[in-house]
Amino acid sequence: MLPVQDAEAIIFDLVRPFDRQQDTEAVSLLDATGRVLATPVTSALDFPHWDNSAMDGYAVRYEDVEECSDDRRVTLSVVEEIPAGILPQHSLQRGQAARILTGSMMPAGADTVVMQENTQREGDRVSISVSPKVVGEFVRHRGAFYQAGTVLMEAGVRLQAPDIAVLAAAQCTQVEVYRRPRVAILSTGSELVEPDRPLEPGQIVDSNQYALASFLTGLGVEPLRMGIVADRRDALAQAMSEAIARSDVVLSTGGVSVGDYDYVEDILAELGSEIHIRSVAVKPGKPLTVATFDRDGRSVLYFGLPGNPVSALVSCWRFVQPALQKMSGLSRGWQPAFVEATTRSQLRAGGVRETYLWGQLSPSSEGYEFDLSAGSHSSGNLINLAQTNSLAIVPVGKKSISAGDRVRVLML
Ligand SMILES: Nc1nc2c(c(=O)[nH]1)N[C@H]1C(S)=C(S)[C@@H](COP(=O)(O)OP(=O)(O)OC[C@H]3O[C@@H](n4cnc5c(N)ncnc54)[C@H](O)[C@@H]3O)O[C@H]1N2
Ligand code: MOO
Ligand SMILES: [Mg+2]
Repeated sequence: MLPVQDAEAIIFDLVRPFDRQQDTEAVSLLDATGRVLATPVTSALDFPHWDNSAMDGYAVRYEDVEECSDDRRVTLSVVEEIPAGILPQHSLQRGQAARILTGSMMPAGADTVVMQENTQREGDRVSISVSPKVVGEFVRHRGAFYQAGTVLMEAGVRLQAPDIAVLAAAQCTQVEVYRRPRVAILSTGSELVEPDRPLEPGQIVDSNQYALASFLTGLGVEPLRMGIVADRRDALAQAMSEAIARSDVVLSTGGVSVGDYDYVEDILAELGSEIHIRSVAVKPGKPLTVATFDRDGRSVLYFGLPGNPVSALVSCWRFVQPALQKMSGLSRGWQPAFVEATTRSQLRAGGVRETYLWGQLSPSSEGYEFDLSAGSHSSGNLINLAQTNSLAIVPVGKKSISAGDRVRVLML
């Protein structure tokens, strides 16, 4: 049994991140949410594009209003009104002001804006009662936020609403993103049936197919669902080689322990894979098989996940998720996210394997607190996994963490 840290290091090292040239596609900006940018974006536009006003008020020459106050008001003549979207027509001379609105272009000759609240309008004149604090007050200067020609957005970032907004402002309506990983999922087990079929004695529903499909969808990956494969060598070999041929990553569940019908590892060897991991000192999830294939210069990563429903999902969260994130081209933030929390429940473990206990993490006055899901923490008990958002970790060598103590938690 490999320690979790060693297994993680091996897996992350096996991942080949997507290639910046070959593994990309152009998508419309509106379809780019959640995708990873593959090419840095540079804009030909400065931000702001031109000097503009940050307030509704009056554009002035600082020298005119430098020394005014409530009892020494300065009166300027208003030579122009500048709504947003209009090019100013006048160049301000001494003693002149222009009515300006938030976002409107600054007129030539003006260098400062006085907010409306510090002015009094009388016909085509305006009197100013408060001096601006500095030259340029309430002016958003051209290029102050971004200079044209420099990198606006680096490659390797996942695009979310703020990024999409920035790219839209830069008139970048198509973006080059990494393609999505092709991930095949298959469930091994002669006892499995689809959820819409009546159950005969001894049969169970293939919940893993749904768990994995949902897990992948949540990561923005559309799974290639290969369905249920019976525990027969020929059928399994056929399904596994088809999955390998069609994907970057294969996730199978079941058939990786020491039982009479646990064929996955044997077949991986027969199909010519290199097996890197056979079992990990983790609970749940001990019989994890990790292998790689080289197919015409293409590398395929195979995860033979344990069949127990909780073991399969915990292995996904702990190992598969960061592997897929790394593969997808993310330059940072692909690693698992751990936080320290105070546990509100006692946490028990065997002390031999690093133990992951499922429950809910929530913000508290001291940071985070963890509540253990009630009921059995057997890897065969799928029921109390519902609403899990985190896994508390009891390290090897420890058999208990008391309520009120600190615990390391994996956020999902
Ligand atoms: N003698 C030993 N037996 C077992 C060991 C061991 O070390 N020595 N390890 C146990 C551990 S830990 C796990 S985890 C399981 C892993 O078993 P497999 O990966 O071989 O999975 P199966 O035998 O095919 O199934 C196990 C269990 O999970 C249910 N299952 C399988 N597939 C699905 C599915 N798609 N949806 C829902 N449930 C599924 C299956 O019916 C079994 O109950 O091995 C232990 N045994
Ligand atoms: O590793 Mo198994 O996942 O303990 O049930
Ligand atoms: Mg088995």
